[in-house]
Amino acid sequence: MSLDIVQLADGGADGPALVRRAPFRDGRGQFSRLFAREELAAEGLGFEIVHVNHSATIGKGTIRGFHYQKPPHGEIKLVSCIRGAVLDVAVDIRPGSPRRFRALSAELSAGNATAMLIPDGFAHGFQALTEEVELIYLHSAAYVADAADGYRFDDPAIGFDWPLQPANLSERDRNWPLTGERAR
Ligand SMILES: Cc1cn([C@H]2C[C@H](O)[C@@H](COP(=O)(O)OP(=O)(O)O[C@H]3O[C@H](C)C(=O)[C@H](O)[C@H]3O)O2)c(=O)[nH]c1=O
Repeated sequence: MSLDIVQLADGGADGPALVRRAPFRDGRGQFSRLFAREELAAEGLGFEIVHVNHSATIGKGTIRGFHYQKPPHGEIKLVSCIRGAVLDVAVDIRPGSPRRFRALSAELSAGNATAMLIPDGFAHGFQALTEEVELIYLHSAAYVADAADGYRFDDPAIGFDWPLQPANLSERDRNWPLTGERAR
């Protein structure tokens, strides 16, 4: 059982990657590996898991994000969808990056057994494509509430075109300052 790891095109060698699981299926159902540090390390993407989170979202069209933790609490995230389907999005927010504010996206679903690895320096968000979705997050750093920050889902500098009408955003996610309102 191994993971198929592919960098997202146009994301650069240090950009997001898709991690496809190879579920073992038999008459009882299926078994799949969510994480293999040595296999990710072989691709230069290995990390130590510090926190594991689970989020359950109701409402097709719901958007969570874009979130990241400010330095020095930046983190790598491996996001897996275990129920329903989401459009998962990683936004390059690295100062000086030639791809700054470029958003890369991929559909993650329980059916396609695909996770997205979001490197430090990228903000993360997703939109629910089904009425109910559940995600598992593997984080390389601990959650630090004071370091939590975000970009607005409709920030013109990012200009991401969500596939569904944005819905059900938290008060915080509706009110992140726009890029133009921030100190560079
Ligand atoms: C991430 C996190 C959150 N929390 C608390 C903070 C809030 O009181 C509550 C919900 O947090 P938040 O509103 O940030 O949850 P989401 O909007 O689903 O954000 C998550 O989804 C987006 C798309 C992400 O990429 C983030 O990693 C993650 O924060 O859990 C914790 O106690 N520990 C944690 O590690």
